[in-house]
Amino acid sequence: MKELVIAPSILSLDYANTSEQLKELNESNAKWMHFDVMDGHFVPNLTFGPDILKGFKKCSDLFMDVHIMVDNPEMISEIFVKAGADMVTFHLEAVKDIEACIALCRKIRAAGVKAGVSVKPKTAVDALLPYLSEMDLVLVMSVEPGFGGQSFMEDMLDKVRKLRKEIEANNYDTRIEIDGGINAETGKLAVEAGCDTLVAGSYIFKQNIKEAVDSLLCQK
Ligand SMILES: O=C(CO)[C@@H](O)[C@H](O)COP(=O)(O)O
Repeated sequence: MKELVIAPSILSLDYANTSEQLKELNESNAKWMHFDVMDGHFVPNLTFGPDILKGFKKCSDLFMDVHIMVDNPEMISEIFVKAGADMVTFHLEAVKDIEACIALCRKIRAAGVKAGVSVKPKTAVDALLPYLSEMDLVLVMSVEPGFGGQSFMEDMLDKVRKLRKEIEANNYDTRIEIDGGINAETGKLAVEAGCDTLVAGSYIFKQNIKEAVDSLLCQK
């Protein structure tokens, strides 16, 4: 399994104290920053545009893990590729079919950016299994996407186990990320099930950021 990576979700950052929180984040052992893009249609919330990503990139060297929760991922992925995303993860539910999903992964990769595919809690991962070599990451949502601070859905770990089995059997390079309700306890369960990338929002930004990140990193 790959090295465990923690991706703090800046959806939960305290925007009244942005520079202090960013400084703490940069000094922590987190290697990625999880940047949630929401369009008010695919999910019932609105968040950040490309200029905000450009701003964060000026204040941090963290790997920019951009998760687009939008209806038109073909168009929006291009905008975030241009804005400097290191990874763009879009939703399987937002593309027409698996062929369109693979085509978009190829387009993102051709631009020199890593490509991820995410599934909502009610979507199975089975359709992705034959195509995992086309993806740098699969993101299993362990809450309904849209808001931070929800409770972890433990039954999502079956999807993680299925993905891990397929990745190991074929020696794929694909990461498994989980997002929603992650804390020290649920993070441990997720790593045991086969995740190598943990997104956490409220758990990290509601306490000392470095200590919270370190507590997630000792899950092995
Ligand atoms: O994408 C989302 C929510 O849709 C997440 O990235 C949240 O930001 C995670 O927040 P917590 O559940 O960790 O508070």
